[in-house]
Amino acid sequence: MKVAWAGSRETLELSDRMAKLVANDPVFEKFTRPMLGRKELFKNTLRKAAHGWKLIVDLRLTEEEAKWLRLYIDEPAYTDLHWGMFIPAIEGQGTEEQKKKWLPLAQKMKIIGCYAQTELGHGSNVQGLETTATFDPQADEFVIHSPTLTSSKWWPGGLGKASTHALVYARLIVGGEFHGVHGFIVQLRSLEDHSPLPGITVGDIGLKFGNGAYNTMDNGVLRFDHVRIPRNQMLMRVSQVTKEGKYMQSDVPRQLIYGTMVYVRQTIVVDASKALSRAVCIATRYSAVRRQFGSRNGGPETQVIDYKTQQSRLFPLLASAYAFRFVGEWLKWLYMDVKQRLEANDFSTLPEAHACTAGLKSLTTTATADGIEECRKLCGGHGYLVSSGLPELFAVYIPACTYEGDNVVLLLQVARFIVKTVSELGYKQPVGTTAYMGRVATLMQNNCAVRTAEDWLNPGAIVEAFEARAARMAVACGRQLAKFENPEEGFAELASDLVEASVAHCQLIVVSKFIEKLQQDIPGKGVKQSLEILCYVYALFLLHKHQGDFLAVGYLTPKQALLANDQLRTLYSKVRPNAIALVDSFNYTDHYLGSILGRYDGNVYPKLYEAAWEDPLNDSDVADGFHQYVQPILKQKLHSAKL
Ligand SMILES: CCCCCCC/C=C/C(=O)SCCNC(=O)CCNC(=O)[C@H](O)C(C)(C)COP(=O)(O)OP(=O)(O)OC[C@H]1O[C@@H](n2cnc3c(N)ncnc32)[C@H](O)[C@@H]1OP(=O)(O)O
Ligand SMILES: Cc1cc2nc3c(=O)[nH]c(=O)nc-3n(C[C@H](O)[C@H](O)[C@H](O)COP(=O)(O)OP(=O)(O)OC[C@H]3O[C@@H](n4cnc5c(N)ncnc54)[C@H](O)[C@@H]3O)c2cc1C
Repeated sequence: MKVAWAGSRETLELSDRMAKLVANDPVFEKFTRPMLGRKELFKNTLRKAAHGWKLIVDLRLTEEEAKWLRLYIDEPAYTDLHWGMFIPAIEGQGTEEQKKKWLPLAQKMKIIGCYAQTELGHGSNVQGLETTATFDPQADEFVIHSPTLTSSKWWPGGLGKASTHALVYARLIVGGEFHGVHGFIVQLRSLEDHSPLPGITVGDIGLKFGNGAYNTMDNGVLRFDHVRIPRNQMLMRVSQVTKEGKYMQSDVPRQLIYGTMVYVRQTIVVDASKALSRAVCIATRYSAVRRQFGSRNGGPETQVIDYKTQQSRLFPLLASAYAFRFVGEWLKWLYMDVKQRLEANDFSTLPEAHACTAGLKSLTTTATADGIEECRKLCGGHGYLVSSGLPELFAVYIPACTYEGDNVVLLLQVARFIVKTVSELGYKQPVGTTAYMGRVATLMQNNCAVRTAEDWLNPGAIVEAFEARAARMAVACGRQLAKFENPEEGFAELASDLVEASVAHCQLIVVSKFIEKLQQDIPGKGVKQSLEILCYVYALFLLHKHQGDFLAVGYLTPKQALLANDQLRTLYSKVRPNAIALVDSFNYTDHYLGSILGRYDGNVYPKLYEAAWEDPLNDSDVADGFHQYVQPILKQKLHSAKL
């Protein structure tokens, strides 16, 4: 199962080597992180990033090894944005000449870059950005300017203190005409002493949610006062500005300016499975350690993992971690395919890639954020201790529901794609993830054939149920929209229903990709069977949770919904014997997991007890401040008898 989770034996071995390298290096200690003040915390992050880079250089790590190393260091840092957004943006939107100039500098870390798109006044609405880039043909330069307070760049990670350069998104103005938002490479700080260059005001935006957590990142604010950059620092793969001041659009679609977001959203789906699996690993191991009630004749109490309520909350999350792992793998393939096509000027699959990355980013991050919090509750009181690892994991993870596109805004993008597909059904055969809509007549007509709980153990029955629900919800939205004279008004009015239809479509993708994974050759005794059980758990859990949808569209009867739930209970009993092995398969070191409750050896209570005494409050028996603030109250002589 470790191989199935990692994707291949090579990846397992490589990631294992990197995990151990980090775990055994004292520089990467992270348990004191939530206790540190901001300055100390940030300095410590800089130290870790520098040490990580030294290892990459000294050990001549490959790009793949370096990625795993950064993952296991497990601390948000400016390097995430440098490697994860700045470099990919130049790769995707730069011309060959620009790539040749900037990529070696960035890859050798001679410059440090961030991705400065969002502003104080606008994040979701990229077309609403206010920063301007005005072409000055006399000087052959762009003038980058922040005309209003709300045009201040606000949020970019790595901007606050670390970056020397930024990829700035600004409205292009050529000859007095606006040409929409484009990307510009702007140097922010001196390469000599790191001080801000003339015309640049830059700093950190302040503390964020949680202790430690995302506060290791210097999310920044940036203002420009007529800052000049050479013309060739506008990324010009999509459109160009000539020396003479002529704006030219190549045959590459404009949407490619948003390409970096498509790339990052895809990586976020893969990361969702990592974050959820960490939380699930902690909650599952601890649920096997923890005992409450049920002692018979003085014997041990019941392990809480044996309670059906615990199983019905925990096992769907375990199954979701696997489901997200496999849909992430598929999405990576889809992205690579689109990338190759784009390089060959084939843009036909870009809309589907956008819809899939946007929708799956939204679906998986929402489920993961909720899932981490559920895991905290599954660990009872001890889950609330920082030493459980869950509070910091939650605090670091939840902004994933917002960054790279607010999750609702992204589902509305999926809705646009679905509505368009439905409206074109008469004359255009849908392909890819919407191919099922080509069978809409059958899906509207056929009803579920399940008669017994056993009948639900059938991939065909499950896929058809999810297809019918998604198709019927999409068609219902299409019919409602048709009643509006103005389509945009209709879209705004029906937005909540459209978002629900998008969720149904995205859940169908995840379920289908899990089923497709099981059609592949999966070596290892019992591995495929265990994955089949998890796949059914994932699908039937969703069916149970959203049974309102399945019933409302008239595909299921209440009896069939009850049979699905009966089957789910049976499946939980099948997961139980392998639950610990299924989380051990994630192959996480205790360092990466960062949790006393999730320790591999299960030695929870002694270690919790030990850790309590390491808290600075326990440095002395009498706390600092006691004599000043508490003792006077204890000693005071009160005059009123009532008090
Ligand atoms: C490894 C890194 C670690 C992660 C750390 C996280 C760091 C975080 C970084 C960030 O957050 S960076 C900032 C991210 N910002 C966003 O995600 C903003 C979200 N907003 C948007 O993406 C867009 O503005 C919008 C919501 C898609 C709307 O854009 P716009 O108003 O211009 O478009 P529409 O009119 O709705 O659509 C026009 C047309 O374009 C298609 N489209 C939109 N986006 C894309 C895309 N990315 N790729 C391809 N196509 C796209 C859209 O579907 C429409 O198509 P048609 O319907 O006209 O066919
Ligand atoms: C930790 C973190 C790191 C970040 N890193 C970066 C970075 O490196 N670079 C960068 O450029 N940006 C970064 N961002 C910014 C991020 O991309 C934006 O915050 C995000 O895109 C959401 O935009 P917003 O803040 O404008 O939200 P808003 O759009 O203001 O959202 C507020 C509310 O309005 C709703 N809403 C908005 N529009 C609509 C609509 N059309 N229909 C219905 N509801 C709507 C949303 O659903 C939400 O509930 C980061 C943000 C965070 C939190």
